Amino acid sequence: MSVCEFESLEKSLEAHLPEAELTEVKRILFGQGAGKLDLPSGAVEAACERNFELKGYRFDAVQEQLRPPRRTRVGLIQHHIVLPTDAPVLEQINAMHSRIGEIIEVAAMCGVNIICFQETWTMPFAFCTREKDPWTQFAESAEDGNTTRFCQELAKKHNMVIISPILERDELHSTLWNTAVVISNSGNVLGKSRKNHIPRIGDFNESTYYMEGNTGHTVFQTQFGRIAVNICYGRHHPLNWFMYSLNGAEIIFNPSATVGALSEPMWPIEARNAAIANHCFTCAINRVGTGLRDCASFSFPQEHFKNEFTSGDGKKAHHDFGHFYGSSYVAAPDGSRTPGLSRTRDGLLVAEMDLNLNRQLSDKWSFKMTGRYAEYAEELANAVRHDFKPHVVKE
Ligand SMILES: NC(=O)NCCC(=O)O
Repeated sequence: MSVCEFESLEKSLEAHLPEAELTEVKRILFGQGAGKLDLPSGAVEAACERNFELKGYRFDAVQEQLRPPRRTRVGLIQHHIVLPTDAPVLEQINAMHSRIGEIIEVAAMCGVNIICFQETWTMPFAFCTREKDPWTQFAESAEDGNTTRFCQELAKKHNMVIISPILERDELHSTLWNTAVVISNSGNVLGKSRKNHIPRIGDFNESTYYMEGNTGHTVFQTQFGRIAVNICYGRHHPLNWFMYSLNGAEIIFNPSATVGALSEPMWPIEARNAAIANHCFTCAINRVGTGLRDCASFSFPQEHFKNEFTSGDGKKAHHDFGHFYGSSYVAAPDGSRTPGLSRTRDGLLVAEMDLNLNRQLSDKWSFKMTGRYAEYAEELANAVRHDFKPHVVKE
């Protein structure tokens, strides 16, 4: 079986484990928090017609005496590119808009309040090529670009907060960024969060295109909760999650683009651990698609690039990035998580969460009280100095 034929860990367990064992395995693997959320039959039918997976889960909290529940519904969308990578740029962007438009309609039927798309969702993940043209032509203004205007209409129409991660062009400063635009359910642009850790690994040659973001660890107050966006590679940095949490984030989204050979064993752990460590919800979203030749039977165009590129590892030049394995999921502060979406199909994951769970877990485990932040701050301030000497005692 090739990497792109294996649909999901969960499906495989369900197919092969006896019922009683499956329950135990799921309890240990996923925790007990995420129950099934019933979704309207119209939404289920539409998802089927439009050829994407639709899954619903809910995270409940204990009913408190002094606070009513604070339930909110988030939607995570993972998808393929729609046209081949050599189609005209505007056609590729417009095709992606149409695809998202039809998925978001279903999200609206499911009562989603906040939706997040995958990293640089309007384009192929072409940074592997190191070619500037035509890829930089996909860059748009975060404030009033084509894609932001498209999302503003959707946000108003569906009364939904939209997180739209794009390749941003800042005309004023002649710079490009990897940016998540946060659009309020009023349709106004609430702000933006720029990717603040740029990978230096494998074919992720993003440093050729843009720099580390300069928007700090902004948290956005929305009608449905305080949210933050930690884009892709930032998920490997526990302090990055922590800073968003210090600023009060209740849900941290992690729109990503990552491939199986590199990160798949880390994927289920990192965002989940961040939810536990920071007493908040986290939402990890990864694209699907591949340029691998043995997966060519897929019905969607794949992330295949006309010009060959090398990975700087002495191996043969190639035309593809590898397999983007989807598997988007939501994790809760009690360590539980939803199963992942498929590794191969477009999908919408809907998760209802009671945000009261964050404070309940904080009161239970007290990580924010037991963390020795003043000491860490002092030691860190020391450790980043050029004359720092590690404190190691030797015999
Ligand atoms: N998009 C991106 O930053 N990918 C880097 C690889 C990874 O973090 O898994």
